[in-house]
Amino acid sequence: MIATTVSLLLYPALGWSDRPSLLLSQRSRLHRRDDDIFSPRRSRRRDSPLRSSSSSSEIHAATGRDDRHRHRTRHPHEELWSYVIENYSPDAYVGPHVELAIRSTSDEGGTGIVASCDVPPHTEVMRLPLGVVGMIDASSILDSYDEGGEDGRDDVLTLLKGTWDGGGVGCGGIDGGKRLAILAGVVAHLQLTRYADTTADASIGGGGSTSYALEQSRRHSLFLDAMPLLPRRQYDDVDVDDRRRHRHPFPTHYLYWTDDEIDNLLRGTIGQTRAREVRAGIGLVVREWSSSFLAEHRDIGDDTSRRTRVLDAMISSFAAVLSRSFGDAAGRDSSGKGRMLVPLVDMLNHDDEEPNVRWMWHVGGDEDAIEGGRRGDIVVTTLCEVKRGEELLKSYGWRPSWDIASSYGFVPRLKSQRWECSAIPLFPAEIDFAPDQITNHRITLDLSLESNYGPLVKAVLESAEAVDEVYVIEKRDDAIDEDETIENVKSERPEQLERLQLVSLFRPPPMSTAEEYPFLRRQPCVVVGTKIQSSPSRDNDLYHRDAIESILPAFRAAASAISQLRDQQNRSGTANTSQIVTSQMAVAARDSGWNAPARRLIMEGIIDRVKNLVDDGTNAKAWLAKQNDATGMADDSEEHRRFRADMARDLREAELKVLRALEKELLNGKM
Ligand SMILES: C[S@@+](CC[C@H](N)C(=O)[O-])C[C@H]1O[C@@H](n2cnc3c(N)ncnc32)[C@H](O)[C@@H]1O
Repeated sequence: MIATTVSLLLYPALGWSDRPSLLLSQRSRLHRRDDDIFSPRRSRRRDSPLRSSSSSSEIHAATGRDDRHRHRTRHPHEELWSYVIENYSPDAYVGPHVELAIRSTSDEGGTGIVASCDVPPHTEVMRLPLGVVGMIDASSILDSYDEGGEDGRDDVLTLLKGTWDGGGVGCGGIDGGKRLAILAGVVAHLQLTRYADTTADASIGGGGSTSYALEQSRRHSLFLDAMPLLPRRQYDDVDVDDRRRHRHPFPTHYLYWTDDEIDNLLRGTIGQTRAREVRAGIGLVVREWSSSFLAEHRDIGDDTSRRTRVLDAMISSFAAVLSRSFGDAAGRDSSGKGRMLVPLVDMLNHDDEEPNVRWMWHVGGDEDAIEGGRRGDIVVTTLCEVKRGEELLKSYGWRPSWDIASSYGFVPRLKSQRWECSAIPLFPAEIDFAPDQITNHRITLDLSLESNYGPLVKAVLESAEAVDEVYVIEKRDDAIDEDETIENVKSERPEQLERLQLVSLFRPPPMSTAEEYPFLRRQPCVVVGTKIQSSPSRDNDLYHRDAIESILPAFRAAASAISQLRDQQNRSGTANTSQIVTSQMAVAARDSGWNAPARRLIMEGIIDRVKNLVDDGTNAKAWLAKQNDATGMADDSEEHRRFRADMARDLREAELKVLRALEKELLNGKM
């Protein structure tokens, strides 16, 4: 996962910056709060959770034409929640134990689901049949689209269907990424169609969409309204000040940060690398698809507003799909890597440390049931007792903070202890071959130049992987002699950390070469993960030791490469990375005799990273203060920028905790 260098200004000069507060505090601090636009009411009567239904086969029929211009007085989440309960019972079940906690986007965590009474462990609190509740997935919508149908050709659906059926899309060529992009494209199209539909009698126009998209957008209207999507009518309806405040329904997502914020607030963190990757990848797709979207939605305003609306729709759909869609592991599309959006269950917030619910996908019957089109149910069950008033929290799956942030736009708060990641440079930015000599000749090698580090990184990865394979075989043969405690630690380690991974951090060039090559460099780093803790009293030494053990082979190989470079320099006066003997690196990677220089490299890397993270954090603060002092910035923008700065600070802190824990372990182990 080497980072891409492309940086993309997604929303040039729009200064989009507002963001909900990020961290869930105590679970008990959950209240319904008045939103600026909607006045939420109770979502349902407690004594009767499932209002009697009309027909479960009508999907959101109540949101047809007559409903389009109705000014909703309830929050869209509440509207959707009540609708599902009232109309899809008894097929859909939402237990009497749970209710919706509506919180505005600026409240902590946004909307969530809370227990309305004490709920025992292993209680099924929700069962949502996918075929009934109005889920959105790309295959259902694209498979039923008939290009040659009476309603005429739909440019966007034709494009997406072609891509779905095997055409290319510039989102990294990864199957999963492609499917995610297509779902985002479908959602953007439905939202634009819905927008044109709801504004059809206003001066803005409307009706530019084919009736298939229109039918689908009406069918899913409540769900679309409940997602953080743009454009939307209610944002247009409120006055200008309010609009500025509300126009970004998901402002903390990296897609809404400005380039300046990415550069200044995130500098030095893996979060910055990830943010650039996400923005660049999505930017390419948006660019590739926008002409079809503009052609299809030609009636939603003049040239300028149409472009803004199309861009808004595409970006907000990506943010929504990244943060709310589920993997369709059992696969209603051919290779089982689809994504789906499922109402209600997507209101569950995340807790990786102590989730109290989980969701499962139940098909019932046998595998053939899926082939035969059975969609199955999503079932949410409590994992432990959930006390009245507590929020139901599921784990979105283990991912380090910088990765969670890139999909979900928040950084989880560290409550007790959890697995977290940082990155340690494989090589120093610059090798000084003769630190004590005074000479006119150049005796440094810039290892942050790709031409220099490229061959080394490849050899390091291969060497470390070969060691991993040997370890697996030895472990199998010698399982009984293994240290039990370390084994437990290993078995707990998230599987993502099982293989060596690299990220490239963006760094300024070393001083000695900055004049010659003044551009930002990518410094290859090994991702390292361990348990971090909120209180200093808890000891996780074993995890830290294991984290160092797991990356040692890579650093032994790197130490061998550096030693070869030094030898070359001593022998011939020049050092060239292309002359490094990779077989020597592979041998070193397995040899504990290389532990001392490898540990030294790790230590140097940690010290370097800690210093940079701290310095960059100080600079970020100063930058923020300067921005806030600048005149002309609206209060809300200032506040939202501060929220983003908080998010960047949390990312930095998570990395620093990992690095400091490992530094301590190295010192305890006397290097
Ligand atoms: C699947 S949605 C959950 C429902 C969401 N809260 C809402 O208001 O619609 C995921 C989003 O909820 C928010 N979220 C979830 N868990 C959170 C947490 N532990 N802290 C802060 N925000 C959280 C993030 O904005 C995330 O992208």
